[in-house]
Order: sequence, then structure tokens, then C-alpha cells
Amino acid sequence: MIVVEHLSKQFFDLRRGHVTAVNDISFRCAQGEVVGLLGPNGAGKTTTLRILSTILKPSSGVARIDGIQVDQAPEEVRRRIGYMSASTQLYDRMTAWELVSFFGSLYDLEGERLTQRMEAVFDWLGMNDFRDVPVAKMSTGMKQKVSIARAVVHDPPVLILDEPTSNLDILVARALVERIEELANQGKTILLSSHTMAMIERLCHRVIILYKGMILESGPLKELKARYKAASLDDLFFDLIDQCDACAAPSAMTAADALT
Ligand SMILES: Nc1ncnc2c1ncn2[C@@H]1O[C@H](COP(=O)(O)OP(=O)(O)OP(=O)(O)O)[C@@H](O)[C@H]1O
Repeated sequence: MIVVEHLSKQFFDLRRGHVTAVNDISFRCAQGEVVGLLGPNGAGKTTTLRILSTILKPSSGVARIDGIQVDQAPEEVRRRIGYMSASTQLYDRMTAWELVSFFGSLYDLEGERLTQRMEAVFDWLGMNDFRDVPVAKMSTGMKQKVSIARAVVHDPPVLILDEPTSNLDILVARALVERIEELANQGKTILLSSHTMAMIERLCHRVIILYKGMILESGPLKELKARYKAASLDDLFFDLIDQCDACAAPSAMTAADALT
């Protein structure tokens, strides 16, 4: 179970000063639920997922995984989650087997338990052909499989997937979506971000639409489409963003008017 309450994150960069990447968001992901985070570039998706996966600390608010506050007990949280991002760096010199077993050992898997789990994951993902291939010589699709294997080797109940199919050709992306679907069918709680509407429509029980660090809408896709009379997720997404921009425009004009 994932619980996020009034979560905010500010960054400081020299060009823009203080940037609010995530602005007071709250949501929940029930056990066994697949929830999609949807939003344009810069909406705050990666920042939210990185806070949940203990890579970043929130500026304010609380995030919990299975009741554990992510910034208070990060190691406990890491045992319960598998995090995968399209930009996850893998070590070039390690083979697929070495890399996944290294991550397994970080989660206290060892000996026969580790070997059994590795065999199961390598079979499941079809990775036996390149067990001994170093990362430097792998295709993008192979690397993506290693990233998934690395995220699930300890069989975590919660998966946090940041644009898992970006940079993949449609065949590899489709195979990956099928694997994610299998994980969902096993009862994993999955929070994923993606720009691929078809994947969100296929996998997610619920979507959360983020824009400028805030939640514009959330709910089961069918309900949202009916409520906004949108024919597709694409339409829903663009309508919501247009509405939000339209609401923001008059106040911007008022501010501008006030200066003249
Ligand atoms: N380390 C950082 N320092 C400064 N600003 C940052 C940092 N990380 C993210 N941001 C800013 O926070 C905002 C949200 O970024 P984030 O990466 O969370 O968005 P996103 O929804 O994942 O976008 P994308 O779809 O492009 O990956 C952006 O304005 C981004 O430039």
C-alpha cells in the first residue's frame, strides 16, 4: 500500500531559482492496485516516484510504503519496493547474472535461495541467452530486462516504474507490458508513470493526472472519461490541461493588468 499525504518538493537551480516540482499532492495506491501517473514533461512524475523510492527526500509532507515513512526508514522501504526507471544506470562491466545477483545479495538473498530466485527471474524474463553477456554489449531491450530483473529479484510487493517502456521498440515494449501485467496479476501494487496512453489504458485500474506539480484529476479511467465526456484518454488528458491553462490565464492577465 502506498500513501502520499501533502507531499511537496522544491529544488533550487541557479537559472530558475526555487522550482516547485511537486506541490502538495495526496493519493493512495491500495494493495494489488495498478495506478498510472500521467502528465506532460516537467509535471513532477519522476520527482514523486524518486521520493517514494527513497532517492530524494520530500521538502514537506509524508510518503509511506506499507506504513513505513520513506524518509525515516529508507532501508526498510527498499526491501519492500522494486524501482525501475528508463534512466537506471547499469554497470557496463558486469554480466546480466552478476548484476542481478549483486542486487539480490543487497537484499540479503544468498546461497540456494538467491540461485533459485535468479533462475526463476531469468526464465520468466527470457534472459538465459544473455546470462553471461556484459552490459556494455547488450541491446537496449536486454538492458531493460536486466533493469526489471534487478527490480524484482527480491520479490517486492510494491513496484515503482518510471516510464518503463521509453526508448524501446514496439515489440520489446509490448513484451515488457505483458510482464508488468503478469506482475499485476500476481497481486503486486504498481505505481507507474508513462507517456504511452495505450499502456496506461491497458494496465491501470486508476490514473492520476499531474500538471505543474499538482494533481488535476484522479480516478478510474472509465469514470473520468464519462465525467468529462472524453472519447479517449488522450482527449481527457488534453481537455484537463487546456482547462487548467484557461483557469490560470485570467489571473495572469489580472497580474499583468495590475502592472500597467
Ligand atoms: N534536481 C533538480 N534540480 C532542479 N530542478 C529539478 C530537479 N529535478 C527535477 N527538477 C524540475 O522539477 C520539475 C519536475 O520534474 P520531473 O522530472 O519530476 O517531471 P516529470 O513529470 O517526470 O517530467 P518528464 O516527463 O519530462 O520526465 C521540472 O521543472 C524539473 O526541471
